[in-house]
Amino acid sequence: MSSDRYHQHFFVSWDQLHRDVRTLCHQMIERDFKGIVAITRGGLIPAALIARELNIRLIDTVCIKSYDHMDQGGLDIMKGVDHDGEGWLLVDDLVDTGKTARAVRKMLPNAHFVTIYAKPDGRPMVDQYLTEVAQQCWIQFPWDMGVAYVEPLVDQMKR
Ligand SMILES: O=P(O)(O)OC[C@H]1O[C@H](OP(=O)(O)OP(=O)(O)O)[C@H](O)[C@@H]1O
Ligand code: HPA
Ligand SMILES: [Mg+2]
Repeated sequence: MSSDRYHQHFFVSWDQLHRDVRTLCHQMIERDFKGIVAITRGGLIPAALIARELNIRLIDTVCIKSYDHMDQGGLDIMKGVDHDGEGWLLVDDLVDTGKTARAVRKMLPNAHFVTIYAKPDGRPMVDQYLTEVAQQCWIQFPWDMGVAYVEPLVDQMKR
């Protein structure tokens, strides 16, 4: 599927991401997990932050690729785990169409599945998320961006 379906961008700074992850952790503070399964690569960063907040030391991965930048392709599952997820926290950065989440749910049906951001089509696939983002928005994560010079408005107007 091509990137034509994304008409807007939703920019997430490192600071915003960190605050969002901490807010999600507040909602899970009473829970006791055996460990975290992070869905690579996007789930790795929230997983590390969650692990710090909830003092979880055991972290495993499901390695899976679906997108080439903004273009969705077939699912390439490179690594799974050898349990059904019972007692584990399953973490991804976001759920969009829900295709990735559906495949991982099949592998780990009993895990508690969280994402930081969720779009409407994929939202039913996760147990918990923090922020809903419109389906037509591409979420720009801080690890995909850099700091760049911006020309003053008056100079931009001259051109
Ligand atoms: O709900 P979906 O439409 O399946 O999209 C969501 C998935 O897409 C992205 O991963 P991607 O395949 O781009 O790999 P990455 O995590 O390595 O960036 C994102 O991190 C989710 O895992
Ligand atoms: O909106 C998105 N942002 C970043 N990666 C993604 N992978 C699927 N959807 C998205
Ligand atoms: Mg991913």
